[in-house]
Amino acid sequence: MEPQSRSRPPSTLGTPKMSSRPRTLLSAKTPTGLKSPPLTTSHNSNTPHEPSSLGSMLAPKEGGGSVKLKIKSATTPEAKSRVLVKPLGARSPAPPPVPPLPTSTPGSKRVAPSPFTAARGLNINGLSDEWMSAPIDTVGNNELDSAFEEYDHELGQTEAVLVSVRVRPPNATELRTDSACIWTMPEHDQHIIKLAKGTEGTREDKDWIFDRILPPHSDNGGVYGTSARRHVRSAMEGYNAVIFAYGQTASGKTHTLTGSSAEPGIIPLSITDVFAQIRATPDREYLLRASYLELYNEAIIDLLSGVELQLSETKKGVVINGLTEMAVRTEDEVRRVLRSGEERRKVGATDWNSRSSRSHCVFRVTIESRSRNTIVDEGPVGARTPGGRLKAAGDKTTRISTLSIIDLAGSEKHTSSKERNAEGKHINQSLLTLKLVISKLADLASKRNVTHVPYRDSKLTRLLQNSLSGDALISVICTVSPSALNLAESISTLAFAQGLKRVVLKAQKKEVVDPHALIQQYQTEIAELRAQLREKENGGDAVTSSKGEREKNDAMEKRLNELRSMILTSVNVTSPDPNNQSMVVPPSPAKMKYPKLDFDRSAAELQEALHAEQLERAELEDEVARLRAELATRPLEPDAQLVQLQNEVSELRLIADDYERHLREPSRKVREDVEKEFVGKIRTLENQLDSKKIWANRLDENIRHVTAENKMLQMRCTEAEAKVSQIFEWINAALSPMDPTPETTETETPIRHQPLPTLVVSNDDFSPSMTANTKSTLTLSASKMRATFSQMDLANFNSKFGTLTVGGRGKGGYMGGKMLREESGFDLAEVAGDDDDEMF
Ligand SMILES: Nc1ncnc2c1ncn2[C@@H]1O[C@H](COP(=O)(O)OP(=O)(O)OP(=O)(O)O)[C@@H](O)[C@H]1O
Repeated sequence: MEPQSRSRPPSTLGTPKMSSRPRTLLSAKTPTGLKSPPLTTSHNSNTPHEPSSLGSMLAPKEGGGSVKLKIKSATTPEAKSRVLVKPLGARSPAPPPVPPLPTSTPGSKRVAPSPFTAARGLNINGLSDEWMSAPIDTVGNNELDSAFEEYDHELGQTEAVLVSVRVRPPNATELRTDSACIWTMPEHDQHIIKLAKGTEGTREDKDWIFDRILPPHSDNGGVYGTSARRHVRSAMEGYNAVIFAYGQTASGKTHTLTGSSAEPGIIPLSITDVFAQIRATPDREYLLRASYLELYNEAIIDLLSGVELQLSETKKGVVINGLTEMAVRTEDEVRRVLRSGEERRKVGATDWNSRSSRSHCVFRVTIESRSRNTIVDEGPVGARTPGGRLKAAGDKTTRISTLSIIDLAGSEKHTSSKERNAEGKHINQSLLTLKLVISKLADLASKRNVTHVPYRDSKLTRLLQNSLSGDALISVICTVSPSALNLAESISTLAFAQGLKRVVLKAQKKEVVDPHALIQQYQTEIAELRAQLREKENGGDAVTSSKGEREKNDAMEKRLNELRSMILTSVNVTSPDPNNQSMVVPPSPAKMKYPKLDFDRSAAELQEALHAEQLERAELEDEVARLRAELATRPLEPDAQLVQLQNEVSELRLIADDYERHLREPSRKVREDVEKEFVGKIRTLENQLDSKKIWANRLDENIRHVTAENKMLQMRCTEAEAKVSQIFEWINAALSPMDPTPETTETETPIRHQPLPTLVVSNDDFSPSMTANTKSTLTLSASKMRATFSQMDLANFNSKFGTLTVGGRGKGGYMGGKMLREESGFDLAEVAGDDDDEMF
């Protein structure tokens, strides 16, 4: 599947605009001629409005925050990994109780966690249409809040970075091949994860400890409660918050963040929660803006305009120029922003995930809020109203914060697609830099000497720079696969998660007095429009004016309504109605009741009226909730069930076809590649075998030849040895005494009288290979020898030849001839040297 990249003109998503140049913050003119803030903004570093920068997108720097983090000391490394960090702001009086999410209806059915079946295809990367068009009562649930009270309590003392690990349930293929999950998570301790005993490749029996382990059966509602809710609510209170998912491809990041219509993920749940918070906070008013960007192959693409954006660095941190921000008033509008971005997002099939996120995506909501007691000083125009000058009463500060939810592309191995590999290289590179940055930050937190944190090595780390350097509360959900096949990647994910645990943050509440805050500008403009309209009414203009004047008045009214609808309060924020596609928010019940508001009414009167409306509204909401619950529990008509089943079947067929196509294609390619590689290898090996065989034959021949020669030499040796024995016999005979000495007595042994032998020795006897002309023969006469020896002084002979005794066989005597020659240097030729017998 090719990445989907559709370029469309920026969608306004139904957000009212006043100008054809909506991207300039102060360019749109109101009918009054005053500069008016647009409802869709696009920021750059030059605009005065702080959250325009990416720096502010992930962690705006504005304002001197008053709230710091308190860090409890930890001594052991394990304890350090669980350092608890608590915003001091948490000490302030508790906010009013937050009502449950919109589905909090008595008796409403909790959406069952979806069984993991990839084939159902409900969970796709990016926001599916299903989620975007899902009725709101599937997006939250009653039990979600109550089920996680415990966590809320714990999260009051939160960690520096909240790190959770989620184990994906095994998919159909994994169930078929290696059914067992390699991870174990003790039920009694939801902070520990370890490898199951006997897992191949297990090096150590290590307990990994994190803030929360989310086992395969956990559902997105639970994950939201443990790992996101606190951050979303902190963002509503003025802290920058970042939530991101990290993990290998197909480990469940998108499922966790986006989810499906059956099991909405963190993004939809947090949107619902944001609006629920507004409804639950009557004393504040809010302005929300949404933006959506992706980082694809190191390029930053604004998903709402399709334009590539550049980063720049300012004193306030890293900023992104020209990012589109859409003002949003309802959950439906946020969904539309997301859907519009999703259409441009790069998604492709990999060998492991048929819809893999090929880019890092950042969805951000900028939240501005002010106390509702703040009344804007109307300036020169307001001064002319009958009500006189309105004084600012109470808190004038604006809280500006961002909630960023980031779906990182998954790290992955080499795939069978070239394009996927090119993307994978960028993805892996940026994730590697992220790991390095985290490890440096962890070292910094441990007071190790760190000279440089390589934020600049990838755009991802530059995007995250402001947040990672401590200006945001961060929650990371690390997702791992249950399969043994992904063991190495999962261990690497856990190691990354451990590094995160050591990073220390210094998030501060962003509370500033900022005349450029958009909410402030809107309020100023609202006050001006109201004053102008009132002035006209009082002057009787409405009755007498010309057609042109009336049109001008209508335009002013329209603009006033638009602006007022942008300022969200507990009263005008409604639960989204899927049937209502109208872009214009209908007039509030208060407006219907008081078509012409009397601005001179006291604040107390207004408050009273407001509370009456709120009561009425609460009753109506209860009624709506009751009806919704009734609808949810009403059984489906059989026909409707049939149609639903048929739809599911055809959906499954499509998905199965898609899977088959994607599974078959890579495996065929892989087989061809392997075959090609192995045919070459086999050919080389066969050639090598042939030459080895030739060489072995030659060797055999040589061995035969050498064996024959060896035999012949042995024969020769035997013959030579026989000859040597003869020589020694001859020598013995020559040297044995024969004649009686004159002093011999009768008792002495009689002397032998034997004829002395003559021996013919040829050098051919010892060297058969001699040529004819080098052959010689020596005739040795024993009698001559004896004569020679008899003339010798035997004593001298003995001293010369050591212990040699003539005719003796003792030590130093001849020993088989060989010894005699080697040890004594006795030389046959020397013995025969004086022999003047015949030499031939
Ligand atoms: N907790 C879960 N429960 C049920 N299904 C899940 C769960 N986690 C993941 N899945 C399924 O696994 C498949 C892959 O998940 P997902 O697309 O979320 O992975 P990913 O990490 O975002 O992958 P990539 O990085 O390639 O985008 C999807 O079909 C998804 O529905």
